[in-house]
Amino acid sequence: MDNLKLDDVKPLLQYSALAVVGLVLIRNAMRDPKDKTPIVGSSGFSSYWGAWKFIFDAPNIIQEGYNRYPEGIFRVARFYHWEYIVCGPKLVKEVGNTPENVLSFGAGVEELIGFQAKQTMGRAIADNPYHRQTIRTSLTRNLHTRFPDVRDEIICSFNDNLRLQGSEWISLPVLPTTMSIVSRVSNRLFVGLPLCRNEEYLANNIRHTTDVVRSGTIISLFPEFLRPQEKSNAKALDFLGPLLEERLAKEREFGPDWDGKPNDLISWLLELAEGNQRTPLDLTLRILGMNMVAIHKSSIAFTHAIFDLTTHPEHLLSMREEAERVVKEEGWTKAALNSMVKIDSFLRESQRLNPTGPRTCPFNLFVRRVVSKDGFRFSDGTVLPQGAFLSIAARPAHFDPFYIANYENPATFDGFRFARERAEHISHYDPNDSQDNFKKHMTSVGVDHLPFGTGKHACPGRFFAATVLKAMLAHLVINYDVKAEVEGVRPADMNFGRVTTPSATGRVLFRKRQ
Ligand code: HEM
Repeated sequence: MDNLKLDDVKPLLQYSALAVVGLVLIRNAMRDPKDKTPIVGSSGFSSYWGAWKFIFDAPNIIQEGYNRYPEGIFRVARFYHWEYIVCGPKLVKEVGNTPENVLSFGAGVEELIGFQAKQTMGRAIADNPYHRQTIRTSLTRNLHTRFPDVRDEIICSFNDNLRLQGSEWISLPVLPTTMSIVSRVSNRLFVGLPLCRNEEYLANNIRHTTDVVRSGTIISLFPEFLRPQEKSNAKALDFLGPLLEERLAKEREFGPDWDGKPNDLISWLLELAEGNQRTPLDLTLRILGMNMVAIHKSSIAFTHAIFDLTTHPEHLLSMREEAERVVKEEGWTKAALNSMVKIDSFLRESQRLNPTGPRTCPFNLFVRRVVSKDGFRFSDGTVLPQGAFLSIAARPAHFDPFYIANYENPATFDGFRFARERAEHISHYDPNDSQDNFKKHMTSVGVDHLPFGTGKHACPGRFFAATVLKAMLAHLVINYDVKAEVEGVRPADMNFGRVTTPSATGRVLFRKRQ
């Protein structure tokens, strides 16, 4: 019995001893007297305290640094390294435009949030993420053709999730409801009917995503050698395996262009997959990966939009009027969404004030790791050594009246500010100038608007996300009334380290439109 107890605690003692040695070594390595980059928060030994504070107060710490160095670089202590925060349009552009072999997006994401791609998805998939190409190519190209399915799934999933009767108001938690709808709509394009409506399959995708986000955040508190291994989610194979077997068999029997081949993610993947990639397991992990990048942030963005709508309800009737008019004139098409300028503006403004990307997104943070052996030199002379982590102060930039010179009252939610700017632009539009395009659509990226990142890694899924979110918002305002549980009160965001999400339990009231 005594022996058993000793055996029980042995691994814990070994881990603790290793942790202490690791922390001492890492701390020593962190003391680099040559590094003159200013520190915000605590330094020296008390930087442990700074790293701890960062977990609960990152937005304020970054804002403080931004106020002091609005066009420079500062660093904050994390438990095992410094993180360099880049501010100002000039330097942000340099980060966005620098190639992967110098400032690596992949290495930054993998390490900083503890998302060990090789453990979660398998090394083969992390090394050759060809499935991501399908976002830029097939998925985006097929948005027009597949729009009727997007629309159909939006109608059905709103009905099934809201379950409204008569004129009754019901209170629903927004984030889980939104996640369920976005997940169904995305999977209608990924795997089609009936699997996209299978609740267990969808719940498994969502669970996988939230587990990875949660564990990624917690895992990053441990030094690398103590991090628990993420297990691949084998359950997804139970759902997808038979469907994938069937599709592979059809290709073997009738060739790649068989009659009746569905126009979905599975076909788009099979167009690119080679050798071992043409197995149910490999394909399943890629579909799971697509679910992770597609669902989480779109759901967060829509949740913020609903909270903004219920906090600023004066926007509802104008958007309803616009959506009804456009649908009457053009029908429910992808092209008709282009005419919904108020809805586009509202979503862009909601993202401006609640950027889910750069400081908050689970896998697609605007983070980089310096991988070139010579380090990276910014134009202001700051040199970051190989191995350094950096990210962008996006949220402060979105609020800065000097950075974004033409924002009036940048801290105020003004849902139609971009619709007004678009009308202004049209009134001065020069049809002979090919450069004279309006650059503030929901999907437009730039150093002044960072929710989808900017530069080489700007989000390739943003056209899909915008199509789904605009169609969902138009459907919501046409068919439902919505209001805050307590008038004027927006459920508070949650902060944990670099992850900020809208309240997971925040509710609003819905009823059928009266
Ligand atoms: C509102 C929803 C979304 C937001 C706010 C968002 C935001 C972002 C951001 C900030 C980045 C990183 C940019 C950088 O570091 O420079 C990113 C990258 C990425 N996003 Fe999104 N995203 C959204 C939806 C989607 C969807 C629906 C998909 C897939 C269908 C997707 C796929 C990706 C991929 C694959 C990358 C990595 C790009 C690369 O490796 O170069 N995203 N996203």
